[in-house]
Amino acid sequence: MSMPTIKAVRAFTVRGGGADYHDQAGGHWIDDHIGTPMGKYPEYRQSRQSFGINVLGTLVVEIEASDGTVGFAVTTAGEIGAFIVEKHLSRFLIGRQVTEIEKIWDQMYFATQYYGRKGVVLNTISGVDLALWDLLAKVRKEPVHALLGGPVRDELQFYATGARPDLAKQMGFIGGKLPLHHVPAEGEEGLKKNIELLAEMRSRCGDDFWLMYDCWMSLDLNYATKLAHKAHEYGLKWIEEALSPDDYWGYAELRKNVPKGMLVTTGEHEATRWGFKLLLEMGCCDIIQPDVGWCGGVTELIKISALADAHSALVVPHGSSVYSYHFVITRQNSPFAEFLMMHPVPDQVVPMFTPLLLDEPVPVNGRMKASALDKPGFGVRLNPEIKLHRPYING
Ligand SMILES: C[C@H](O)[C@H](O)[C@@H](O)[C@@H](O)C(=O)O
Ligand SMILES: [Mg+2]
Repeated sequence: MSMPTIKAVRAFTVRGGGADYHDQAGGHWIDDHIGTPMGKYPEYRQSRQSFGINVLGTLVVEIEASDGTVGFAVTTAGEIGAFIVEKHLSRFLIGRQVTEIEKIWDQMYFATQYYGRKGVVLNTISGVDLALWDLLAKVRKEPVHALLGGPVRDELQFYATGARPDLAKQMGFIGGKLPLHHVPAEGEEGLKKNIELLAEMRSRCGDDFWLMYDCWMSLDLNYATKLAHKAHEYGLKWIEEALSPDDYWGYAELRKNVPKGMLVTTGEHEATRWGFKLLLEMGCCDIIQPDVGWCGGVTELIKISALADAHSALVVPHGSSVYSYHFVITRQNSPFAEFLMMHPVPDQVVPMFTPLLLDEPVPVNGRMKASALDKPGFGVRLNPEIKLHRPYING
């Protein structure tokens, strides 16, 4: 069967939610005094948007094949990503067969290695890679998970990330991950408030519900160690992304410091097999959390996941909607998934990349049947109501 070739590549940007889910209107729980590395500056504590967490915006990558099939994907990369796609990466796509995913990935990565390797360049490569998997699966009229070996279980189970784990428990999720609100610069008073919040949520959720803290790179080793030991009393299941992603040495120490039974997790701001090789071989964490829209896409996540499996580490991708669901359902070492509560008050389930995608599946009672992922490709469509902006044209 001769496969179609790639006829066109288009990159668009969108503001307001979507893949850049931090890009929300005011009053959203996800921008309410959450601890970050910028928290050492009081003026940047109340809102992460104040220091620019949402400056990039969403990148939409569309790839059209010679038979008219269009694959697309969305990620966090905005205009920078659109420039890289149109002015650099498109040359590795136009005219290629839709099956040449591995070779295209290799050329995109090594052609940008001199200015990329991580961050927005890898987000952009991930977006192109996800669009290629969407396109190939649509040409083959299969869901992406079928191209990855197929489901290993009948349904996904989710923990929820948001400000109200008590509501997440009522909605059937298996656990609740809280954002940490106070950083070392807020002293003992801040540490006390961090523990008080955990204690309050433990009393509301009871003893059997998973509670985790997401520290979003905001702590130092000593503070993270103290937080872990105080939080142990309230059954904290894991401490997430406590340190800078570059501090592999600190994570290796933290993993030795935390109380027995508490897990150390990280990885959402790490990229490529080489970055995760460092995390795994230096014993930095028990669970790696790559974001498939940021780590290099499905093509790279396959390699990262196999490496983790060889280290007996779990891979629980950072929430990235259908892009992680299609992967997690096919891997034994990915026993559950993350769902980010994107409603401003986390008291109801809405699609994670709302309002950008149509047909985006959501957990029901904290679970999602594999059959909810059976449409061709990643099974989602762009919302025609959302205006796309194309800042650059390739060729
Ligand atoms: C809730 C966290 O502060 C981040 O906003 C979230 O994107 C990420 O760290 C996560 O693990 O979901
Ligand atoms: Mg996180």
